Parts: sequence; structure tokens; C-alpha cells
Amino acid sequence: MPDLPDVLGPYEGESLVGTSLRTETSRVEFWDAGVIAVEPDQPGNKDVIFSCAVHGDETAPIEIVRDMVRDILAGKLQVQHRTLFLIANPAAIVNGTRFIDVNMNRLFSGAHAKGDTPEHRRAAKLEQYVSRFFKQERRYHYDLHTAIRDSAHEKFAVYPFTHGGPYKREQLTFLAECGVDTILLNQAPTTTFSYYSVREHNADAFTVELGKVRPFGENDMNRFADADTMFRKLISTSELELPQFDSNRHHVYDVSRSIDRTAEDFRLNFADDVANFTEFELGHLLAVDGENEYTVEQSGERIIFPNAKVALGQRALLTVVPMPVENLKLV
Ligand SMILES: O=C(O)CCC(=O)N[C@@H](CCC(=O)O)C(=O)O
Ligand SMILES: [Zn+2]
Repeated sequence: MPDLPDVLGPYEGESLVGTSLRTETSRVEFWDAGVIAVEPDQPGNKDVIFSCAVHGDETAPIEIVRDMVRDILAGKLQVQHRTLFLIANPAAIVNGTRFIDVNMNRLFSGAHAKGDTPEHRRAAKLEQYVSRFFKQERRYHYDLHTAIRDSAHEKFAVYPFTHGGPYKREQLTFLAECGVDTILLNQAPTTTFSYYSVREHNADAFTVELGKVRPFGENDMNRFADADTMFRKLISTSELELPQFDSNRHHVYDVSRSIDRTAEDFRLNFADDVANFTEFELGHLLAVDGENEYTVEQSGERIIFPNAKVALGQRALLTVVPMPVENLKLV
């Protein structure tokens, strides 16, 4: 792994914290290590957050964010809307691991108050930065990730629980333009970063999975070109022009079950190289959690985010079922 300064540039370094720099059209403020706010002199009406490295080994989103920040500072990307970049867990990046002590993406919406690890403290601060940043009515937060496994749908987004509210055509179209053609509808509150921004700040927020986890230097950045182009357009264009919503562009899955690891002897009944969105036959044994066996209950049920190594009490597997786009309540 390259040294941290090579990865994040000087923007992560303590030296800049509390200072700001000017570009031709905006002020760039360094609120904390990896917390960079861009305040255009004449801001448009959107507040946009891009976060990365909630999981420290998910490197492609870090490179995407780093390059946007570099280009803003070099005057190559002129920002029209207030934008906050969050490099969520710099310590885990340095460590080259998903996290130092605990999975940070289970610590939002106040869950950070139940512990005192570096991740707990950082999640609390990230919430404060988001609260300090969001001011205007139109709020967006794209929390960028890459997944541990291969995936039948390379790019997908988790649409956090809407509590019965409608799903937004504009957001589905924006994501599709980013190459994210698959959406998982979460059906319960979670302690993820994206749900926090939805629930606490009424933002359009998503966990966006852009590909597979790879070490620095091994990402084929061409695979992220559409996402990168759209992210840049979003913050540099006063009103983004999107194509008409087209239901044929989207694959939608409803989260059916969330299976937690509750026992030491938890195992998945499929190989490590089985990809996300793989479908199993009705009755197929998916996981064994101590005395409990989890089998496929619905035809078309597929697995997503399987991880037998999660801490006790955490989600080890989701199952999803396809949902016709026509069944969605859209606005
Ligand atoms: O690839 C995996 O197994 C994990 C990928 C990952 O980190 N996913 C997020 C999803 C968050 C959400 O449900 O919104 C996570 O598990 O934190
Ligand atoms: Zn992740």
C-alpha cells in the first residue's frame, strides 16, 4: 500500500486541519482529518456529501474522492453546490483493513454511544460534521463502498428504509447513469451511515457498492468512469439534466431476511467465491447458526453480503427477492 499522503494527498494531514484554501470560485475548508467542505462563493441549492472508507480497505471510492478533491484544489473541477467529502476511517486505511476494532457502518444513529473504540468516536464526529454541513432543503449523501465478493450485479445501491415513503425516480435515474442499475430496498431501520442521513437529515442517501474490494493500485478506474463523471456533474452543474425515468433500466430487490450471527459456530453453506445475488433452490440450506438452520424460503431468494466472520450479534447474511419496478411507490 502506498503511504497515506500518497493516497489522500496533504488533505488528510493534521497540518491543514482548521485551515482553508481558496480556489477561483470557492473556499475549501479542512474541518478534520479527511473532512473537507467546499463552499462555493455563489452556492446552488443542493448540499452534497460523498463519503468513502467507512470500510478502510475499500480503496476505489477513496481514489474517486481523492481525485475529486485534488481536481477541485487544482481548479480543474469547479464546484457549484456545497459539497462535503468525508474519508470516514483514515486509521483503517493506514491499517489496510475494513476497520480497526469494530465495523463503523453499524455505529450511526447514536449506536456510537454504546462503546468507546476509535470507530465509535469517529462515527460520533462524522454525525456532527454531517449535521454541521446540511443546511439547505435539497440534501444528498452517497456513501461509497466496494463489496467483499464478486457480484452478479457489479454495481448496486442500498435504498435505506423509507418508513413507507415513496422511492424517487430522479435518484434511481441518477444512480443508473452512474452505472448502478440495481437497487436493494431495505425494509427496516439500520445503524448505517446512509440511513442516518435519511432519517436525521431527510437526505436522499444511499450505500453505493461500486465493485469489488481491491488493494490500492489494483483498481481498474475505467470501471468507475460513469460514476465518477456523474458525481462530478452533480456538484459542478447548476441543474443536472437526467434522462426520463425508464423502469427497464433498473433491477430492484426487496430485502427479505437479515440473518444475524448469534453463535460462535456460525457457518455459511456455500463457497467463499459464490457471488452476491446468487439464487439457490427452495429449501437449500444457506447458513447454520449454532442450533438454527436457515434455508431458502421463497423461490427466487438470493444471497447478499454473506460474511461468516462478523462479530456476534451482527448481520452475517441478507437475502433478497426480485421485485418488479412497477410495484414500487414512486415519486
Ligand atoms: O461485501 C460485503 O459483504 C459487505 C459490503 C458492505 O460493507 N455493505 C454495507 C451495506 C450497508 C447497508 O446495508 O446500507 C455494510 O455491510 O455496511
Ligand atoms: Zn463497505
